[in-house]
Amino acid sequence: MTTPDRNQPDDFDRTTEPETTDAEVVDLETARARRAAGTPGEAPDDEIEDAETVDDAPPAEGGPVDAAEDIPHEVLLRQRERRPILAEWARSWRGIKAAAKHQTKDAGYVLAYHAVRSPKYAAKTAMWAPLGLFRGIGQALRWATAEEGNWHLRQAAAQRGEADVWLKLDARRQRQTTWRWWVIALAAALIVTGLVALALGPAWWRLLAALVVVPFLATRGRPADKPITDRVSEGNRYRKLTAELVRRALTSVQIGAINSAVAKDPKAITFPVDIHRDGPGHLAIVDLPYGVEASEVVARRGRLASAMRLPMDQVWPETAPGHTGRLALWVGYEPASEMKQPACPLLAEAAKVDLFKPFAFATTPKLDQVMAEMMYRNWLFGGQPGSGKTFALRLLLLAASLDPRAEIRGYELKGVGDFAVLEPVMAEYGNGFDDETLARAFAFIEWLYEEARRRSKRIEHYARMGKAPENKVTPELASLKGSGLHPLIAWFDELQELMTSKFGKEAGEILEKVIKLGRALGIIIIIGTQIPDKDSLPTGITRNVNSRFCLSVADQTANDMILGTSAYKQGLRATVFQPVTEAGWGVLRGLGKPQSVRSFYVDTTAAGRIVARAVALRTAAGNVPVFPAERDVAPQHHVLDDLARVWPGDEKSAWNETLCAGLVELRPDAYEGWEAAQLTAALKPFAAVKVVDVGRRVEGKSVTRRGIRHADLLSAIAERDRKRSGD
Ligand SMILES: Nc1ncnc2c1ncn2[C@@H]1O[C@H](COP(=O)(O)OP(=O)(O)OP(=O)(O)O)[C@@H](O)[C@H]1O
Repeated sequence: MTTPDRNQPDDFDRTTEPETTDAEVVDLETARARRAAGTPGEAPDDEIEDAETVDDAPPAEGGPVDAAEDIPHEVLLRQRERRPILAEWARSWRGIKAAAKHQTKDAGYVLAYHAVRSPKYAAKTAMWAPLGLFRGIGQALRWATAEEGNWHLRQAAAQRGEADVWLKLDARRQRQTTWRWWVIALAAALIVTGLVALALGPAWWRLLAALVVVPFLATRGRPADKPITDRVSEGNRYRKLTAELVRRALTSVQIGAINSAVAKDPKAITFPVDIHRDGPGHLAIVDLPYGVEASEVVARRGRLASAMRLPMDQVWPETAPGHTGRLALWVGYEPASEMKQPACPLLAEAAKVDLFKPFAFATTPKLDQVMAEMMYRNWLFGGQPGSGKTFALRLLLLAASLDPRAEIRGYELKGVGDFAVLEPVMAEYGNGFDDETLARAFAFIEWLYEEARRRSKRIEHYARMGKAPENKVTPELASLKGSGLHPLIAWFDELQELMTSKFGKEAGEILEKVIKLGRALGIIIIIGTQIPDKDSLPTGITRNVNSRFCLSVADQTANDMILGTSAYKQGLRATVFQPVTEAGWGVLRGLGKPQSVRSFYVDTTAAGRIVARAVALRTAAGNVPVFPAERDVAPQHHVLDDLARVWPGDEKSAWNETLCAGLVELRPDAYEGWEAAQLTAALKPFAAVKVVDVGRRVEGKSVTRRGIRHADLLSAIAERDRKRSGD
């Protein structure tokens, strides 16, 4: 053997190379004694192991890796889940009511079902009852003769020629038959007495007896495969959740890891808590096989429903707290689409909202109320057309309208007027996707930024006075008249219209700043969008929103854009909802545990009623927003609006002269005889509009005249609107 040169560096791991040592003489007795003593820390001497020394006793099982005592007592106490004294369904009014309602509904249904078929049942009963009577008499007589069983035994004894056995059997039969005939006689006597009593008694006795006896006889007389009553259900509308059903469903969702784990160990799916009633349905908490995440099952809601033979909106898998492999599978008594959502609490006559406190916003599949909050929050609503995002967003505004302190301003950039019903309580409202509305929406965002700056100064002032201990708006400051720190709700529906317009980039940047700054200052930004890609909704905005409601979306990208990165992977999947049929359903994130909820449905008529109450509350508080005059009195007009109306096409600036011609054409009675100078004078009060020199090429020559810029005009309109609304 050549010895490697130790001075040469190399990668060879010398520790594994067996060293050549001189042979050592081992005293076997000593070595065995040493091993038996099991000196701790001493490695077994492998080299000296031979057939004699190998211990072939079965290996002893190791003790528990983590002795339970290693875990602190208080942690153990916290982990010990005590079973509730009362069943889940009996622990809340909601549960009791749901159980009672379910049972009553079922009973009512069964009753009605059979009532309709009662003539058929009566005919069947009349047919089978006489047969039952004869069959009954025959059975009684056969019983009295005590031949059943005995006859065959006697025959067998006769065939074997065992006369004494035959005689014994017959003697036994005779003994039995004697007392049985007595019983029959007694029963016959009782029946005759009964019949006489019935014949002599009042008619209702006979009726009652017939009602009891005839159906009884009919059941004795009917063939085994022909029941008198029809089956009420086919049994696949509601399946009581059983461990077997859950196991079968989970092994049918095509998750390889579940199937292979169950193939190896049928108990790989376990239930840490018994399956129990929970609201109008049953809840199974399931521990999936090792390594399978509950979110993988949540994503296969459709397959799960198919495996259970139930409509999809009856099956609600969710990730459960504890660990990632724990699934909470709730199966309703009926599909959510057939469960009547309770009326929105905001519709109640006395409903009032304090924006500093939670208010009812949605319901879970179990019809539990889910509360939402607005202060110190920004909201993002996303979903494809028909998912119900406009309605959900409007619901927040309706809630805000019931807090008279709240100032509501916003833009609906779709232009259909879904929010027009809120106009009486809004200080600013724009509707449309034309350039003018987009420009106003942009100017509004700029104003919001300024407002945030103003508010931060005010907060600083109040903080110095000790009135803003956390340097943010408090309920007291919000209520303090003149503090300028009341809740300001700024909303934008279909924001993608603005973000993809020429104002988009700048608007996105400013809005991001407002979102970051505004939370503590009482500025609440609410955004609704249909296309949540990064051009339509800058990531800077999505990142800074803390409350999200993702309604039906088409794909994972849209889902994660609204609910946040990895939401889809974590099992928060709004892709499972169908637009239109499941309108209003979505995943709510940011308010406690993320969950699937359905926003309360308030149609436009009902919304009108809420707004009327909001107006009354605001009138009492002296806080009704002041509206631009033209909204109150239709025929009134304003020179700024008229200028916007007659503005020549896409021109960035226009001569006064041209504009005057347009004005005269629009309203001859009001503008007849106007010249450039008159327009300049009329525009004086509006600081934002500056009359400047505007150059034009006319017939090849450059001509300069007095005129105004379009951008200035739009800013002046926005500024005026805000002033009018009493800001
Ligand atoms: N919570 C709800 N419960 C039941 N139905 C609802 C709910 N919300 C909305 N809907 C129904 O869904 C329809 C569509 O709602 P909505 O207009 O809010 O959708 P959208 O997502 O804004 O669609 P689009 O982008 O086309 O406007 C509504 O007309 C309404 O009938």
